[in-house]
Amino acid sequence: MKKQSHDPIQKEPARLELENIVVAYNGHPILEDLSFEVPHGAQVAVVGPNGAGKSTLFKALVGLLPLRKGQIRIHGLPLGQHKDCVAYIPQREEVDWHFPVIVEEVVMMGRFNDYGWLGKPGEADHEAVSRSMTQMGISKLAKRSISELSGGQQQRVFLARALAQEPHILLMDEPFTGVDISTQEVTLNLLEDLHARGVTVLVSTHDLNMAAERFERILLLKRRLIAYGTREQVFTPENITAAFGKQALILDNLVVVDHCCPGDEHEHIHPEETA
Ligand SMILES: Nc1ncnc2c1ncn2[C@@H]1O[C@H](COP(=O)(O)OP(=O)(O)OP(=O)(O)O)[C@@H](O)[C@H]1O
Repeated sequence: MKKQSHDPIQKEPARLELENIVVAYNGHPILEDLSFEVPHGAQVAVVGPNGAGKSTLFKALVGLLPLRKGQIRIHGLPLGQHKDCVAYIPQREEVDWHFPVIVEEVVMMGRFNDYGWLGKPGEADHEAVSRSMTQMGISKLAKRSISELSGGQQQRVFLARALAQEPHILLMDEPFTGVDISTQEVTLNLLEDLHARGVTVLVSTHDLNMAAERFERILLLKRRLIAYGTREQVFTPENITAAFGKQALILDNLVVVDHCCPGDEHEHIHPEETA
């Protein structure tokens, strides 16, 4: 796998800033006192054990969950003033795939902020939709119902929807889970393309190996921030143990993380890559 350079634009002003945010469900804090900054155009892998709050973080970043405390700023402005520039691809299981809608309609949803409730999609909207479907290789599926598609095709539809939005920040919640290898490759290629275009990207993943190899920054989360930085800074035995506890075993040259969930695969990181 191709390695990306570390922090190519570290010195530029931060575009996404979280300051001491607290997010709660039913009064119980899930994310506590979380602060970090992502510079414009950086790509961050968000990792952590099941229930660490990765999805909760993404939902807070698009305003789907209120902040109990703290602040999120995008382009230096409070969340809400720039909501349309953040695209969010939820986890597969959060989507109702039986909803009666065809592919091009889903992709057009990415343009909603441009034409609004009472408006009608214009030429620019149709062009953006067509371009995004072409880039994701799903043009031939345009009139198909999303319920008829394979998991990989459905994922491409959601990627196309996010592209059609022309976001400044893209949040992808576990895009590598439950899809075929070719869709994983399409997703990785898209990440490179977005990197070249300066789009800031946060991707949650359970694949620590991929996070270490493909992302310039890693954010290790367990309700609180355990570590944030390069893979060398983040994937230390101390941090791995703090995040995964007894689920993390150090065997010879491998760190093995067992998520203890049916279907989850063990992940391996070579400590010599992280020392
Ligand atoms: N709608 C909800 N109501 C109440 N609690 C919730 C809700 N959604 C999530 N939680 C709880 O919040 C915590 C964090 O969940 P979240 O889905 O953000 O974690 P995650 O890191 O994305 O987990 P996973 O890796 O398993 O997807 C979990 O304890 C979860 O049970």
